[in-house]
Amino acid sequence: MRISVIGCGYLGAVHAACMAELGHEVVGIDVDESKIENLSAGRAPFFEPGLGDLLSPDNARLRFTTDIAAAEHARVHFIAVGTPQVAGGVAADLTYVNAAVEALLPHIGPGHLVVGKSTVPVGTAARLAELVAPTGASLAWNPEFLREGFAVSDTLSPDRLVYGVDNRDDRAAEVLDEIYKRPLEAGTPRIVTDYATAELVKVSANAFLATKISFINAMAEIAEVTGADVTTLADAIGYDARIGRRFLNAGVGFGGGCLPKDIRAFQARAEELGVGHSLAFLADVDDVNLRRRQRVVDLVTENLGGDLTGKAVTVLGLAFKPESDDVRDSPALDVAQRLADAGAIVRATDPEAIETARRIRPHLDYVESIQEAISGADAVVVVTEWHQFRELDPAEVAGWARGRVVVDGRNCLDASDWRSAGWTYAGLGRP
Ligand SMILES: NC(=O)C1=CN([C@@H]2O[C@H](COP(=O)(O)OP(=O)(O)OC[C@H]3O[C@@H](n4cnc5c(N)ncnc54)[C@H](O)[C@@H]3O)[C@@H](O)[C@H]2O)C=CC1
Ligand SMILES: O=C(O)[C@H]1O[C@H](OP(=O)(O)OP(=O)(O)OC[C@H]2O[C@@H](n3ccc(=O)[nH]c3=O)[C@H](O)[C@@H]2O)[C@H](O)[C@@H](O)[C@@H]1O
Repeated sequence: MRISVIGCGYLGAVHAACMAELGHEVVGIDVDESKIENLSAGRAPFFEPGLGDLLSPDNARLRFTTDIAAAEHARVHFIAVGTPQVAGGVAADLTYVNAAVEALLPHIGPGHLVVGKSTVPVGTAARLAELVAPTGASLAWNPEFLREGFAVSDTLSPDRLVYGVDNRDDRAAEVLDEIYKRPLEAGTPRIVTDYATAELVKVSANAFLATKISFINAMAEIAEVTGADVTTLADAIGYDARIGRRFLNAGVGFGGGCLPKDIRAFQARAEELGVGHSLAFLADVDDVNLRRRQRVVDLVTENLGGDLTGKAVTVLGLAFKPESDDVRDSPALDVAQRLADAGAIVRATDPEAIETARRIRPHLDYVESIQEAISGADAVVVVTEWHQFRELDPAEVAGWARGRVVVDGRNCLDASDWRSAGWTYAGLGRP
């Protein structure tokens, strides 16, 4: 199948590379010249395990360009551009999706299929289908559920495939089946439904995941005033198959380019539809999440005598999660900034995210080496659970730092090991 992928960011670059890996002839298109230059040279423009292995300038099935006219040679066109929050608001900004589809219109015709992958407010697909219809092409919505850090394997072996199609269009599902032949043959469940359901599956899945995390973080708040241990609580409730242990890791909370903005855009869309009350709880989900960031700062402050002014604090982690260089709405970077705002002398490190962090917070002090970051610190704060931080030897780290305070914002360290090595250990929702 000849495919174009419009938008080559965290989602689109991976999707393009994986579609070529599935045997299709793919052109990735983006307006960002430097991204296209990197991808064309076989270099991943961001850190994503396994992506580099799929990119090669010699791969005849995969090329990248800034020229939207290159889409003419394809028959299926995936829309994978960003849908961030509108400036100064919470709704999804559809400028990029609209611009991508408008730009595509002169290059498509009968027999072409436009496939939306971006996360959009319910109702967007039906509106875009009307825009596409005069060209003779049709439109489907095929939301994406990949996780950063596992994006390649999630794309090649997804948990499920969802196609939102126009019920008068028999062909769209067949075309998508051909594209996803390999995962379908491997047994991936596939749901064919209408546009609205497909759009809602995506945002409700992210809303559910965010709710699960904020639920356990709310339990952490209760644990903090009762002396209970939220990690034990999570293990215990997680054994109930109806609840499940995954996504019950209490800590500094969720961030990234999706969960936070998606729950806000979903609430904004529900308001527009006159059913804002149905999603009112998501405001609490957001609030619990943001409170946990300040809780980390408060724990550092309490353990350093109540005042951060002039205290040297090492922040371990900048990315919103391990195995990613993504710092969009990163709790880790937010904590670093809050500590600096409170007067601490902050030094931060991350195995992959220093460059991306520097772009949005250039004034913070970043160092590459963990030892250098910790050297002379009064307190160490872990806010992204990279294995490099989880595996630190507390006795060795004690030789680098000045103080003996460690705040575990991800509950990822062995508290007893750190305490045995002389540290004052503070986790979230743990005694
Ligand atoms: N990052 C992720 O893990 C996932 C993202 N999504 C959704 O996918 C969409 C894209 O997200 P990301 O890839 O993270 O964003 P991103 O910001 O990394 O990438 C978006 C890309 O679109 C490009 N672009 C913007 N306007 C364009 C146009 N008119 N023509 C061509 N390219 C254009 C930008 O230059 C950028 O490279 C969002 O709706 C997001 O919610 C869905 C599932 C997973
Ligand atoms: O729409 C999207 O873009 C994607 O958003 C999330 O994927 P992602 O943002 O890559 O990362 P997650 O693994 O979901 O983690 C999100 C945040 O929640 C935090 N988290 C996760 C799990 C947990 O138990 N506790 C917790 O605080 C992580 O540290 C991270 O900051 C979803 O998991 C994907 O299915 C979805 O496709």
